[in-house]
Amino acid sequence: MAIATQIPNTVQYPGEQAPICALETIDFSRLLSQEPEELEKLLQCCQTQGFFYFDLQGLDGRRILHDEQQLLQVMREFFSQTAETKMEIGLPSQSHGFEPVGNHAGVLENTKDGYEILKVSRDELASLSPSLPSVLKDDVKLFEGFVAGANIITKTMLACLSNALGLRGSDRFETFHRNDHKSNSTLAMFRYIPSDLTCKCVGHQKHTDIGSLTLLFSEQWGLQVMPPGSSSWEFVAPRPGHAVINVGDSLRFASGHSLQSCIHQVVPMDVAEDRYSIAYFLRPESEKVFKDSGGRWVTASQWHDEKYEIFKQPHSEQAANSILTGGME
Ligand SMILES: O=C(O)CCC(=O)C(=O)O
Ligand SMILES: [Fe+2]
Repeated sequence: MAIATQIPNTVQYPGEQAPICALETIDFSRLLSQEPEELEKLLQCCQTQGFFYFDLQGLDGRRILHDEQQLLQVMREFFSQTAETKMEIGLPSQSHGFEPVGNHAGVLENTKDGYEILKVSRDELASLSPSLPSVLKDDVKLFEGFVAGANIITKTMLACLSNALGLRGSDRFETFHRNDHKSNSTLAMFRYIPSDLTCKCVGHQKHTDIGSLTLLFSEQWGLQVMPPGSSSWEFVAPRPGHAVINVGDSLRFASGHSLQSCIHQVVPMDVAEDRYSIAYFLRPESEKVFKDSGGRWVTASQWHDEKYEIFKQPHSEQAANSILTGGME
């Protein structure tokens, strides 16, 4: 596959030249008109690497890039509050609320994660009186715009994948992502604290994503992928005007394991800087049933809840089953 010419092959990472991943680029405008060549390219990406750049520079994509900038400002303000104020929000569910640093395993053995996270559930936002922390009430239109935009993008992608695979009727991926059915879809806003690899709380542990598709924005380095079949890490270079999209476990399972859910993690790149990222996690209807990496029939919500339990375990416990990396290792 061709790599975008402006991205180099390696990047300076403390003490070494680390490889940069050659990811394909998919164009949102072309997907919107179901252009056959773009659909084929999308399918190829999802069946091989499970990760790709998503070009949002056309007119239809630029609005979410604009919202991303506004969201980053809101995030900076939000995360700069005292720990006590942020903790008051609580975590009513795994898809809604605030989580401090250190709730999950970290990127290295015997470490905890190095990020704090604010999540806004799509179902909560869709309800007529969303329960949002007061500091966010003023920005409800921004959250609505972003989540609606991310939903339109990821649902378009589902329709494109269904078309590319020739799926019909109830086999189509959209049929188990209906908007009026309960799901764990959520907007997740991350702040990684400044750290290096000697810190107790650092980065984001290796994993595959729980849900169907992840739409990820970050202007900063740190994200690494381990392409299927490989055993080494490659950096994903941030690219202006682009998001990164990846397939999650649920869509992989629902596709009969033909789509790939690539393993990834986040490492500290600039030890003096905090890092912001924004992810929209499109997840299936909670009652959707599929066969997981261990061959069990599970519901989407069961897989979601079990995976969150695994994220919290120490690395030694995580190794005992295939849940953390969805059977991709
Ligand atoms: O922060 C990032 O860039 C990636 C986060 C991530 O992989 C996740 O939350 O699933
Ligand atoms: Fe992830």
